[in-house]
Amino acid sequence: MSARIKIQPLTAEGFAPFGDVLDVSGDPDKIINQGMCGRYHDRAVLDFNDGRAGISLFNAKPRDLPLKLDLVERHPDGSQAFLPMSQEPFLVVVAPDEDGTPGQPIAFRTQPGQGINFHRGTWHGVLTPLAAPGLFAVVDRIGEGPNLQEHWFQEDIYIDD
Ligand SMILES: NC(=O)N[C@@H](O)C(=O)O
Ligand code: NI
Repeated sequence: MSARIKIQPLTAEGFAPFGDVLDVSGDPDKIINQGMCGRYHDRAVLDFNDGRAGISLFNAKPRDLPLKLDLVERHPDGSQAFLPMSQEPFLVVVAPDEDGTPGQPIAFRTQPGQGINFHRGTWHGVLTPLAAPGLFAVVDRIGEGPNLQEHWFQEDIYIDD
């Protein structure tokens, strides 16, 4: 059996069950720096359990569509944020949890400049740029233990426009 998942535009509402969308849509929460900067304050739910927050840089190879989705993963002990360091949209795949395994995956494409934060324990596809540079800052848990659960799909699942 194979399935095809159509990519949809990322929206805060659509992503809300899975995490936070980080962008500068709407008015800033405060104007700072002598009026030269809008601060969009405290826009993500970060959780690192017994670990600490870390910032890592990911230099990832862009992927072509259709993309075969081999696995999703989750981090039981921490949230994970993907913050692009370019204006290139990227692919975000999530899935609801169904008694410890992922349900039907959902695929989103970000708008230029948007980042995302997966809430702790959210099933997701790994970082997936769609164009170079695949350069991202990733904020996630640094701590003991693997903080990783993978689910490899038996069926063929393809993601496409
Ligand atoms: N493995 C790693 O650091 N990154 C993954 O968790 C990912 O979601 O890309
Ligand atoms: Ni991850």
